[in-house]
Amino acid sequence: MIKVGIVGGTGYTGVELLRLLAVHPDVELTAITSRKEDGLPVADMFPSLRGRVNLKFSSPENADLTQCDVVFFATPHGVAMAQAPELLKAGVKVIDLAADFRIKEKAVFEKWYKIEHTCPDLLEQAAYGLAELNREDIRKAQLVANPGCYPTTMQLGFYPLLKAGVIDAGSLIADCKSGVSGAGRKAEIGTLFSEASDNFKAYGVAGHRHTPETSAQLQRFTSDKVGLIFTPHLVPMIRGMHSTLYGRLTKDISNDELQALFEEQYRDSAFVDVMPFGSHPETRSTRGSNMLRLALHRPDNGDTVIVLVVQDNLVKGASGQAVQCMNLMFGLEETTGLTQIALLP
Ligand SMILES: NC(=O)C1=CN([C@@H]2O[C@H](COP(=O)(O)OP(=O)(O)OC[C@H]3O[C@@H](n4cnc5c(N)ncnc54)[C@H](OP(=O)(O)O)[C@@H]3O)[C@@H](O)[C@H]2O)C=CC1
Ligand SMILES: CC(=O)N[C@@H](CCC(=O)OP(=O)(O)O)C(=O)O
Repeated sequence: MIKVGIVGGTGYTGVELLRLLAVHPDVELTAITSRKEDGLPVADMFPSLRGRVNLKFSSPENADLTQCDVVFFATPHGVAMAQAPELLKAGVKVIDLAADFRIKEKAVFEKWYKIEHTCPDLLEQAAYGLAELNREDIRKAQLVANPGCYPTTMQLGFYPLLKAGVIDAGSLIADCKSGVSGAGRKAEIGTLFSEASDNFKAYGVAGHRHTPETSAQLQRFTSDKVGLIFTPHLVPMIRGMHSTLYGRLTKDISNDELQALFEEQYRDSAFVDVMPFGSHPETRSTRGSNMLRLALHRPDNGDTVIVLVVQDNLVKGASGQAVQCMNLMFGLEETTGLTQIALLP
């Protein structure tokens, strides 16, 4: 059994990790931290886990994380980088759900996150945890940087088009919407019920930290300079993300050929569902599951290709993706413990 520790067990991605790992056949939950709930039984806070998780929260200082085989950091940016060096030295594998190891260039990370990076030497060794595009690196990694939720949809949606060289890499547009759980469980005015419900707005239009993360990753797959305009929006739902991606076609290509690019690319990816051309994927078709669904459109058969992408931000966009990485790092079947079907309605 793989002994698992979770730092940040009271947050939304933390409890999502608990939901998935409590029924994972190869995992023994060993330590779950919270600074505020030290000593409280986990199931007292989350009754959905009664009878499934019998651990208590412990403070990060008291949790002996070095006894774990793998530690997930479901914490704000900057927490993992403080503890990862010691854990890695002790032979523990680390999966960070925050951004500490996602961006390879220290200066770029510090510009966007306004935190000094205290272990830049680890940036090169960290594997970027998007299994569909980086499976072999993840298998070998001791440290994994789990992708951001928006970047997951943007990369999986644009990748086949960029790889085939059929769109202009310099004019990518991503119009993305997230449910409110994307902002985490911490108290903030913007996520109060009376602020976020019955309301709809864009944010981070002048610049969002997921733009450099996504651009840097997409740049690995094309020699043309990537230019990405990304606009996130907050929608009045709890879970779910919908990204509408626009690419300008530069090659003469039929709709069948476009569709084939995606079907071939994701043929062996259990968590990417390429829907029939012209479909309209819904966020609820992914709610609670690790599936990302996408569909292609081409208005008036013109030179714009649109990729619609949906996922559950807390599962494929965060904790499910992290478990997918854990499976690869421990030589398990990639889908182990992740075969849940989405909840309807
Ligand atoms: N929500 C989402 O959809 C996604 C989130 N992410 C990323 O995952 C990470 C976690 O997000 P989310 O679960 O939403 O956040 P939450 O705010 O819901 O939870 C944060 C957790 O971290 C703990 N924590 C906070 N500060 C510290 C600290 N200094 N040391 C140790 N523990 C700390 C908190 O518990 P306590 O205060 O009790 O210690 C809490 O359990 C973030 O980096 C986020 O950006 C990535 C993709 C999607
Ligand atoms: C709705 C909402 O606020 N979403 C978050 C993104 C969540 C996510 O992916 O987190 P990372 O910060 O780990 O990349 C945001 O825009 O900041």
